[in-house]
This record gives sequence, C-alpha cells and structure tokens, in this order.
Amino acid sequence: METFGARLHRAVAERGPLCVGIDPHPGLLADWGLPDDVEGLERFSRTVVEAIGDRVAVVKPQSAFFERFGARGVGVLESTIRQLRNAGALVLLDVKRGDIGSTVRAYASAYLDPSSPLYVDAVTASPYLGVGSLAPMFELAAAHGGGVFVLALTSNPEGAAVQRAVAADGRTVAQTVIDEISQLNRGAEPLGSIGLVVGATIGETGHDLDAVNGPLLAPGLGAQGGTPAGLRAVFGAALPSVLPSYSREVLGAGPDQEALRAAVERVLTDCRAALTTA
Ligand SMILES: O=C(O)c1cc(=O)[nH]c(=O)n1[C@@H]1O[C@H](COP(=O)(O)O)[C@@H](O)[C@H]1O
Repeated sequence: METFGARLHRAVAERGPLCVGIDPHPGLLADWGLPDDVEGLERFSRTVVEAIGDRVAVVKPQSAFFERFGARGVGVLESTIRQLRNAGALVLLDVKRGDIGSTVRAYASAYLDPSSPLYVDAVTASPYLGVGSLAPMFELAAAHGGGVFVLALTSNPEGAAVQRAVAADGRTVAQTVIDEISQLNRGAEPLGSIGLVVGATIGETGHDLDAVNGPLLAPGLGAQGGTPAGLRAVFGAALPSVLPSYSREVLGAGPDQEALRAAVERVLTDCRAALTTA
C-alpha cells in the first residue's frame, strides 16, 4: 500500500505544490450571489470542485463551514469529498481534532477508516492534549495510507503565546511537537506521512524544521497577509517540503470557473518560483 507521504509526493510532482481550501464563508457565498443556506453551500462547493479538482494536488475543505448547516451540511461535505477524490485531488479535511487517546481513536475512524462516509486522505489535528494522545490517529493513518497534519506554529497572532512557551526541558512547545513528529517520520521515503502546520505569516521563528521529513502545510497566504516570497524566512532549508495553502485568495476569484482556474495558475506560479529559488 502506498503511504500518504508517497501519494502526496507524486501529486505535487504531477500537479504542483499547492493546497486550495474550500472555506465557504457567508461573505463569499454572498459575493458569489449564493444564498447562505445548504443549497448555496452545495453550489459553492460543486463549482470549486468542477473548476479546480482535476488540477490542484491537495484540496482542503474546512469542516466548520459545512457543520454550520448541520446534517445536510455534513452531507454536502461527504459528496464534496467524493467528487474531489473522483477528480484525482488528495483531500485534506481541516477539522483540527485532538482529545484523549480513546476518543481520538473514534475521530480517527471517522476520517481515516476507508469504510467511513467522511473518509479522506488526511486530516488536521491539534496536539495540545499531548502529541502522544494523537497516537491512534497516526496508527490508523499508517494502516490505511492516510496522513495527519499536526499544528505546530499556527498563522494566527494568538498562537505564539502557547506554541512558543518554553516547557520544563527548555524547548518550546512547538519544538516538542516538531521533535516528536520528526521521530515518527524518521527514515520514511520519499516523505513521511505525518505533516506539520506552520503558518506562512509567522516570519523567522528560530525553530528548526529540517528534520521533520514530512510535509509542511503553510496556510496564511493571501488573505492573512503571508506571501510566497516570505516562505523562505519561515522555512529556511525545509522549503522543499512546504505545501502552500490558500483559501479566500483563490475562492474570491469565483464563481466564474475560468477565473478560479486562473487564480490557481497565478498562485501556483508564485509558489513554484518561491520554493525553487536558490
Ligand atoms: O490548519 C489549517 O489549515 C490552518 C492553520 C493555521 O495555522 N492557520 C489557518 O489559517 N489554517 C486554516 O487555513 C485556512 C485559511 O484560510 P484563508 O485565510 O482564507 O487562506 C482556514 O481554513 C484556516 O482554518
């Protein structure tokens, strides 16, 4: 069975280093001339999938915007996931889950067990109950070729107070997360299946991301002020493992499908240039 790391590596080689988020904000639904209801959600998501599902390596639906509409919204999420997979995109579901181990096991089966209606290629996870509490998620991901992206240094300004706090052993909380995930990915080729989330907005951190040997999701580009040119300062020598992620910057080009595709081309060109510049 091919690991998530290997599948991601191949998808990026074929389609380029880009993740696009499906974040149907109420304001975006309005801008697209859609009602703020489940029909609007369904049309928004279907338009994004039809426009870019066959050309972007990773698509990241933000679960919150679907859960907002209850069971019918989650139903739209299920069909969006199915459509994306049929279009050949890897699906990273942004749910930022984290809990005590026994409960994490249930979250893991919800998203990483192929028999689940919400089965995806990878999920985002929060390590603040301890990285070890996510072990059932890592295990199920490994069993089925899935991936997990663990928050390390998030793009929001409030994150640093927790993530850069120094623990009893002198390392920052973020460095502890980085070290534990590096350990899990050790020796994996071409790339480990447990990624980290590191915001594109955070500038130079003093944290060493070189040893992670897994994908580094970089949200915060575009709408939150991060730029492809700024990625080098954040990631340094780890730049080749970066997966840049945009939501509103691309989605704002819709609902015209050609315009959505043009927005993808534009940000992909910028990201390629930023990630390959010596
Ligand atoms: O895990 C994430 O994707 C994430 C982590 C982070 O540190 N910052 C962050 O913005 N995100 C998500 O990335 C998306 C950013 O959306 P835009 O700001 O519209 O590009 C949202 O869905 C956020 O929840």
